[in-house]
Amino acid sequence: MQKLILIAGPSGAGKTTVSEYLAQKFAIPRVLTHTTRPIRPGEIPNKSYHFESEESFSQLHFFEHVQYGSYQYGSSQEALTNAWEHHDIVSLIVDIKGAASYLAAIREQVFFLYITTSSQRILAERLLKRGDDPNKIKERLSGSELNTLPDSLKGSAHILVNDDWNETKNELATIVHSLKNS
Ligand SMILES: Nc1ncnc2c1ncn2[C@@H]1O[C@H](COP(=O)(O)OP(=O)(O)OP(=O)(O)O)[C@@H](O)[C@H]1O
Ligand SMILES: Nc1nc2c(ncn2[C@@H]2O[C@H](COP(=O)(O)O)[C@@H](O)[C@H]2O)c(=O)[nH]1
Repeated sequence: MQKLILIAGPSGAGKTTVSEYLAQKFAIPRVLTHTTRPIRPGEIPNKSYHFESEESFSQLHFFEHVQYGSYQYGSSQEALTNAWEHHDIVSLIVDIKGAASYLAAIREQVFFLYITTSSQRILAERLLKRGDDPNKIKERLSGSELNTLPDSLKGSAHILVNDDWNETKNELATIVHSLKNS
């Protein structure tokens, strides 16, 4: 059965880092989503996201979409189906609302990987080091933007505490091995 590793978690927890590692080490590509937010230093159009204008975003058909501040994000069923034509296991980064939508629709195909750290201080330090604007960091690490795992999704999630990258790599190897053999 084709599988989707659905990755969610707070900003700075390492979702992008993990998805890039899955692609590079295990040939598990990430299904790209669309956003209207500005490109960050180091990001590459059509590799990090499909970057859209408000107008181009409004013309797309999404399986689910959300708004963060004044920016939109959305993912399509079509992109997932296309990715599954070439790879049995793929990954997708979404927020908690997006994760709930995918779990409701295709739960049996989803491995829900909730990535976090042992403290918010670690998140803030990583985002500062990444060069994020300190005011934006405050927004990202508060309220619904923090992407806390709600009780209703705790039973569906594999929680990965990404404090130590070597431990994370070992845990990912175990997860991928079990997905390939299930
Ligand atoms: N285990 C780790 N130890 C130290 N630094 C890490 C670790 N994992 C990721 N990082 C670093 O933390 C920063 C944030 O990681 P990343 O961009 O992957 O987070 P994210 O969850 O995708 O964040 P966002 O949702 O804001 O895009 C990056 O600079 C990354 O290199
Ligand atoms: N529900 C969805 N959430 C998405 C999608 N693409 C990204 N995201 C999530 O948005 C926030 C902010 O992302 P950032 O790149 O600006 O830091 C983060 O939680 C992502 O996981 C999507 O298509 N649908």
